[in-house]
Amino acid sequence: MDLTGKRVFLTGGNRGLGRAIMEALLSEGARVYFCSLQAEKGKSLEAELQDRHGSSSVFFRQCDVSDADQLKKTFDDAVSKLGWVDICINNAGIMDERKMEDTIAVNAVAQIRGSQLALDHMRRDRGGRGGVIINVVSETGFKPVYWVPVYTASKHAVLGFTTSWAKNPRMSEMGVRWRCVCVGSVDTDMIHPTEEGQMVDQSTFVIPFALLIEMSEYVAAFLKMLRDQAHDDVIFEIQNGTGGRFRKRQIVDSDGVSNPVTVD
Ligand SMILES: NC(=O)C1=CN([C@@H]2O[C@H](COP(=O)(O)OP(=O)(O)OC[C@H]3O[C@@H](n4cnc5c(N)ncnc54)[C@H](O)[C@@H]3O)[C@@H](O)[C@H]2O)C=CC1
Ligand SMILES: CCCCCC(=O)/C=C/[C@H]1C=CC(=O)[C@@H]1CCCCCCC(=O)O
Repeated sequence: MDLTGKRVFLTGGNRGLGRAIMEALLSEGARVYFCSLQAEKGKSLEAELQDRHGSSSVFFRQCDVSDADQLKKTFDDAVSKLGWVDICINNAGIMDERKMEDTIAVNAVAQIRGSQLALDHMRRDRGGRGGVIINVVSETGFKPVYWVPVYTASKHAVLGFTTSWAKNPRMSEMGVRWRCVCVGSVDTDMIHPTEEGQMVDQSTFVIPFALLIEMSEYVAAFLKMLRDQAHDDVIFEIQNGTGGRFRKRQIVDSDGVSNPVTVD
C-alpha cells in the first residue's frame, strides 16, 4: 500500500509508540488526525507538526477514549476534517494494575469501540471506501504475563475481538482488513512505573535489556505491515531483531500428543 495521501485516525498520538508512528506516517505523505488525553501537549505537537508538514496534514483533539460519547465525536470530527478515514489505529493504552476498570475501559472497550466506529465508516457494502483497522495489542495479547494480569486480560480481549471480526466470511465484501500489532517491550513512558503497585510483582520479573525493541525497529516493522496488503493473517508480532512477522496462534493438546489447532 502506498501511504501517500492516506487518511489516518490514531488514538494516543502525543507520545510513545503512537507519536513515533504518526511522525513516520506524516513523513510518508499521509494525513493524520490524532487524539490523546493531554490537551496542551497535543495542541503544541499539532502546531509543531503542522509547521513541518502543512496545516491540512495533521489535526489534534483532546479526547478520553474511555468515554463513548467523546470517542464518537472525535472520530466523526476526524471524518469531517480528513474527508474520510482509510487507516484507523487504536493505540491508546495504560498499564496500571491498581486501576482495573480504567485498564479494561481504555485498553479493551475503547479499542473495540474505535474498531466498530471505523468498521461502520469503512464498510464498502454500506457505501464506505474500505480500509484497515489496526489495534495495538501486545505480546500479552496471546500469552500469560504474571506481573500484569489485568493488563494482559485487556489485551487478550482485543486480540479475540479483532481476530473474530477478521474471520467474518463477508469481510472481503466489506473491504476491511484487520491487524493486531503484538509487540514486546519498547522503551516508552509506559514501561517505567513511577509507583509501587503499577505492576503486581515488580520484584521478580526480568526483561533483559537485550530484548528491548528499538523505536526505529518498531516503526519500520509497523510500516512494513501496513504496506503488505496480501496477508490474510491478523496478528503481526514485533520482537527484537526480527523486523516483524505475520503469525498464527496454535493451541497444542497438553496430553503430549502433538495435535496443534490453528486458532487464527
Ligand atoms: N511500550 C511497550 O513496551 C508496549 C506498549 N504496548 C501498547 O502500545 C500502546 C502505546 O503504548 P506506549 O506508547 O508505550 O505508552 P505511553 O504511555 O507512552 O502512551 C500512551 C498513550 O495513550 C494515551 N492515553 C492513555 N489513556 C488515554 C485515554 N483515556 N484517552 C485517550 N488517550 C489515552 C496517552 O495520552 C498516550 O498518548 C498501548 O496500547 C500499549 O499497551 C504494547 C506492547 C508493548
Ligand atoms: C521496571 C519496568 C520494566 C518494564 C518491563 C517491560 O518491558 C514491560 C513491557 C510491557 C509494556 C507494555 C507491554 O505490553 C509490555 C509487555 C511485554 C510482555 C513481554 C512478555 C515476555 C514473556 O514473558 O514472554
